[in-house]
Amino acid sequence: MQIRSTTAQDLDVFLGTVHTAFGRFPETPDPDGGGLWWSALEMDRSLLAETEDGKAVGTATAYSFELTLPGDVVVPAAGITAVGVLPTHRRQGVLTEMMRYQLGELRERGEFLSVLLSSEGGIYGRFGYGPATYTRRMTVQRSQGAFRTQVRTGAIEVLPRSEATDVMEQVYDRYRRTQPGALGRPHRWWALGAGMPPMTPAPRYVAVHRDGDQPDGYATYVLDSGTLTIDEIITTDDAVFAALARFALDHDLVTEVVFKQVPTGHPLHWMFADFNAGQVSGEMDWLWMRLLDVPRALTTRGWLTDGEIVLDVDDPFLQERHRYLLTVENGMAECVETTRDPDLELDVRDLGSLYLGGTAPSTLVRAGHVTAHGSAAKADALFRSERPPHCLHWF
Ligand SMILES: CC(=O)SCCNC(=O)CCNC(=O)[C@H](O)C(C)(C)COP(=O)(O)OP(=O)(O)OC[C@H]1O[C@@H](n2cnc3c(N)ncnc32)[C@H](O)[C@@H]1OP(=O)(O)O
Repeated sequence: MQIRSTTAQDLDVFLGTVHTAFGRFPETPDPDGGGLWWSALEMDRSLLAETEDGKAVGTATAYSFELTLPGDVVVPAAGITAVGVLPTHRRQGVLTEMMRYQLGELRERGEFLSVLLSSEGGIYGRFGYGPATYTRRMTVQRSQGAFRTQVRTGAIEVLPRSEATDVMEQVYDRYRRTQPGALGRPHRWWALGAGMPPMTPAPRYVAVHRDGDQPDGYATYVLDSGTLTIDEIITTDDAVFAALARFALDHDLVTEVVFKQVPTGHPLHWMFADFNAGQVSGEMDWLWMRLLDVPRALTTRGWLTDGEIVLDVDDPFLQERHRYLLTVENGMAECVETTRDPDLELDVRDLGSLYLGGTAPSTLVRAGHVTAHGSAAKADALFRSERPPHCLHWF
């Protein structure tokens, strides 16, 4: 078996192989915004695994994304997807070889972070990826949806999805630059209707909130049999979030509102007069992180608290182990190799989970994955981000 990079000429073989591996997904982007990942494929960043006689049996690709780190730092990140192996060739190490090839290639390109959405939670930890952003659903019965929060509403206009793309792109771009864990949605993805919810073809509406002429938030939603389901509310302003949530909850002919993607710790829960009005379900991982260059990753993100910590980082898949002294002063970090005793010993997959600040080191210590020498409280304070990381991009 051999792994090789592809060119534009391999597109048909690539798509044929990936369709057979997944056994689902429609062929074309949905004009209502459903969107498909391969409508935006970068064929020079894709891989094929082939048998000795040249039959393609595996695929993987990477998108060139921008990712926001704590401290409003926007960096390039490789978005890994379309990872598939034909059902006839599974559990023979094809994925393992593709992952080895891909991580090597990303490093050769000078990339230091890669991210993915995992189809199943058991696949990617062994390759050094850890879940780093999380999301959950919140369901509110309209009869219980009174707010304690005072709502200051600007003007809200409802547009069909097809007429709202420019406004959404503008609002989303402002939002994602200050939201740790958010990915940029490149312009051509908007043009293709790719990368954002929904995955179903039901008609979508967009409620656009404006302060004067300036759009400062939107909610995309679908109404079906008394349930108003919100795919995403995008804004940088919590007051605008409250206004758009209120707009949904004040809808006639609606008995319940489902907020499909609410980050952990989001103030929505606290906006209701009755804390139990927001019923939470479906808590799950979203973005998985892989650090390809630990010192560069650690010195690039922003830090809220000064301090120093020694991390002993094991990378079993790439057979590397390094001990780093991380020193943070005025929000900037330095990271150098050290022989000092470690404060934390951890696998690179767990460092991926801590990296955006969505999981406290002490949680992984308590789960038995990370070893702390002394209290993990210092590490908790250090890794914290200004708000929980969240990602809404689908790829
Ligand atoms: C980012 C994304 O694109 S997510 C999409 C992933 N793709 C899919 O879900 C499509 C359907 N599934 C597939 O195509 C394949 O089953 C893949 C890609 C998940 C795995 O490919 P394979 O070539 O079978 O994996 P490979 O043989 O290298 O397995 C490596 C190890 O991972 C384990 N593994 C593989 N798939 C899974 C899984 N779904 N769940 C748990 N463990 C798994 C194997 O058991 C093996 O473990 P071992 O090293 O202890 O023996």
